Parts: sequence; structure tokens; C-alpha cells
Amino acid sequence: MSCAIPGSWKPISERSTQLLDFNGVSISYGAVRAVSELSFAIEPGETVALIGANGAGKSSILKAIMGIAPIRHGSIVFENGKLDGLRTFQVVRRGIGYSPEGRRVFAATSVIENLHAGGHILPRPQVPARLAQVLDYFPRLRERAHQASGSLSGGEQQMLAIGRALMSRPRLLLLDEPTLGLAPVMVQHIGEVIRTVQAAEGFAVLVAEQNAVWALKLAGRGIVLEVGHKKFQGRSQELAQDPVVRAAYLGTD
Ligand SMILES: Nc1ncnc2c1ncn2[C@@H]1O[C@H](COP(=O)(O)OP(=O)(O)OP(=O)(O)O)[C@@H](O)[C@H]1O
Repeated sequence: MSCAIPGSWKPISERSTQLLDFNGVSISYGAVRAVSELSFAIEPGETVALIGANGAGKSSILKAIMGIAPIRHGSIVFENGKLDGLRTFQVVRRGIGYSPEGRRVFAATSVIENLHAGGHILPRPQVPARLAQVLDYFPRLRERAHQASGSLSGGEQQMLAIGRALMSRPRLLLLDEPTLGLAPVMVQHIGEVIRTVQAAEGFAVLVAEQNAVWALKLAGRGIVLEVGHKKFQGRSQELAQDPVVRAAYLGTD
């Protein structure tokens, strides 16, 4: 097994400004082991891509951070506080936003109501300003503010899911398969919006994606997973040029 570890990648003990420390974490669903003793860290403001085939464990990692998937071993530390055992709303309160796989917008309620749901941890007086800011980031959502969310296109629902996650002003944004099922033009647009908002707000992003080409363009670093194990990690450019990674995960050789 080859593993690209660039010079800039330092062991956790040598880092000073770590935002998230995912440390030796195993995730199991009954007898099914989804992730085995996996470790990685995220620094403030950076974007990290989790890539790998179906069932590699990408979603489970995000769900474990959000307190949705069960952690069997290891610990998850965010800004020096353990997340283990916290419920999802408590994780959001700590500063992590989550856009789940499949968007999971509340279909019968309006765009505005969905966004309000994402902002429930904010002090009430701050909600209108944050709502206006998120609608500035996504003008299409402003145009559709009072429309039922279930009537939006797939791309618009994805924007809504990201906008809802942004409402809580996260310092780490988790995105699960944000390009799934979207047309190429929308895939590109979603990437541009994420980059623009991130530049404005400075949060870090952890994105789980099967579209490895897109994810490695968005992210500075990538972690390639195979059945719950880290197979490769490195700077995105290096991974994108690695012949083994290209053949196995990028559909190129
Ligand atoms: N709720 C669950 N109950 C039992 N097994 C599960 C559950 N969720 C995930 N798994 C299993 O855990 C493993 C990892 O799944 P996970 O969804 O994390 O992978 P993934 O890389 O995100 O794949 P996908 O892109 O298909 O979502 C798979 O073998 C999957 O079948």
C-alpha cells in the first residue's frame, strides 16, 4: 500500500493550531465495522476532502463528528473540547455546521423556514441579519424564499442544505456528497459558492465526495478511504497526479 505523505503533513503532536482532531476513531453499526482506528486533523480555514468508493466510510466519519454514528474507540476533539457523547444540536452549538447526504431539506416548509431551522442556536436578535447574509450568498434562494423547499431543483435544494448549515456561523462546515445527482454546471457553481463564502467567513470545510476530481479541486488536502481505512493522504495536487490514485479514484490514468 502506498501512502503519499507530503512534507507539510505533520503529526498531530507537532501542530499548534488544530481545529478538529479525529483521533484513532472506530465506528461500527452492530457487527459492521465502517471505520477502523482512523486519525486525521483539520486546521482552521482549510478544506479537506474525504474521497473513496461507496461504503468506504465517508458519511460515517461526518456522522460520528455530528454525534449521529456510534464511536467504538478513539476520540473526536474540536477546539480542545471533546465531542464524544454530545448530541447533534450540542455539536452545532460548539461551531460545526452539517449538510447531510441527500440534502434532507424539510420539503413541506419554505426556504426561509428551513434557514430559520439552521439558525436556532443563534441568539434571536442575530437571526435576521444572518438570514440576510446567507440569502446574499445564495441569490437563487432569495428569489425562492417563500417557495416550498420540496419544489426546488436538486441544485437549489443543495444550496439550501448548505445555507441552512451556514446559518449557525460554523467554524467547521461538513458537506456530505454536495454534488450528488447534480448537472455539471451546477456542480461547478456549488464549488464556486463554497469557495466564495469560505473566503468571506474563514471556516474550515470537510467534504465527503465520490466525485474525487471535483473534491480535490476544492480542497487543499485529501484523504482517500478504502473500507474504513486511510489508503492515501496528501496535498490535493499530489494526489491528483499520483498514478495509482488517478487510476483507482479519478477515472484517469
Ligand atoms: N446505519 C447503518 N447500519 C448498518 N451499516 C451501516 C449503516 N450506515 C452505514 N453502514 C455501513 O458502513 C459502511 C460505511 O458506510 P458509509 O455510508 O459511511 O460509506 P460512504 O463512504 O459514505 O458511502 P456512500 O457514499 O455510499 O454513502 C458501509 O459498509 C455501510 O453499509
